[in-house]
Amino acid sequence: MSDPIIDVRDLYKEYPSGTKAVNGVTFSVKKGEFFGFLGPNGAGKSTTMNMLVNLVKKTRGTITIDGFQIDENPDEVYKRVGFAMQEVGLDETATAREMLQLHGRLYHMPKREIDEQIARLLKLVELEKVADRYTSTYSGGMRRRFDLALALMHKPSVLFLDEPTTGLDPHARQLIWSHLRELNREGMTIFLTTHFMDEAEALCERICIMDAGKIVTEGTVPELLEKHSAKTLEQVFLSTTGSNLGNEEANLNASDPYARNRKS
Ligand SMILES: Nc1ncnc2c1ncn2[C@@H]1O[C@H](COP(=O)(O)OP(=O)(O)OP(=O)(O)O)[C@@H](O)[C@H]1O
Repeated sequence: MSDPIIDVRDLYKEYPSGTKAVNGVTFSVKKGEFFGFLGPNGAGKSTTMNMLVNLVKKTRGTITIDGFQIDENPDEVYKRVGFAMQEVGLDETATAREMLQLHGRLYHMPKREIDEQIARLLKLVELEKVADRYTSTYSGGMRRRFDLALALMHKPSVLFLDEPTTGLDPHARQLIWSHLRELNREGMTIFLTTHFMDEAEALCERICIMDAGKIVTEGTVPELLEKHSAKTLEQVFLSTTGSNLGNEEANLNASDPYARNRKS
């Protein structure tokens, strides 16, 4: 593959609970590509993504972002990646502008650049009028747009998004889609997980499907339809995944020592 910006080789994650969430995953993403990462609940998508941005420590394998290995040059990787993940808590007692300023300072951006970038991002995600309100007062759609602005603050070259439109109404979803298309047109590599097949089809140039910690298929939508003799992406998804159904609860119990007691 020419110019991979994300290169993942033989990646594994076993949580201390014993759950083997990722079991030998290898893939690459090209510079400027809009890449979709699909899979059923518990497939290991978030775990993989969290390892790619160093929020979760890998058990083994190699992760290279823009030529830098995550173990050897974590700071170079941090500079290049922006992410909006599930369950990343917002500070409820700060305004959007304050949080963007803090993020810029953490990345050692000069004050002038911080101010310019904040103005640009607030316009992009259409939050200019509410920038000085506490983010705790935001609706779900405003919050997702703010998450996106925060992820973009330090001008990353790769953007990781974990289910960015879950829980949004169709207007808010369209708004996020158009922002993402715009960013991708400007050259940003986007790595996205979603449970919406229409979203994957509408946005992603290439799609990788994961099931039970492994990659089960990958390709462009037309390639996937042909490879799996399917008419829709949903058919491809249903025919390639589901091997782990029923194991989710067992894994949850393994990772939550109280679950067993609650049940008994
Ligand atoms: N912190 C953790 N400790 C222990 N097990 C975990 C932890 N996080 C996730 N798991 C388990 O790892 C497996 C993969 O979970 P992960 O969240 O990566 O899947 P996913 O594909 O992102 O699912 P979803 O689509 O529901 O978000 C699941 O069995 C899950 O219960």
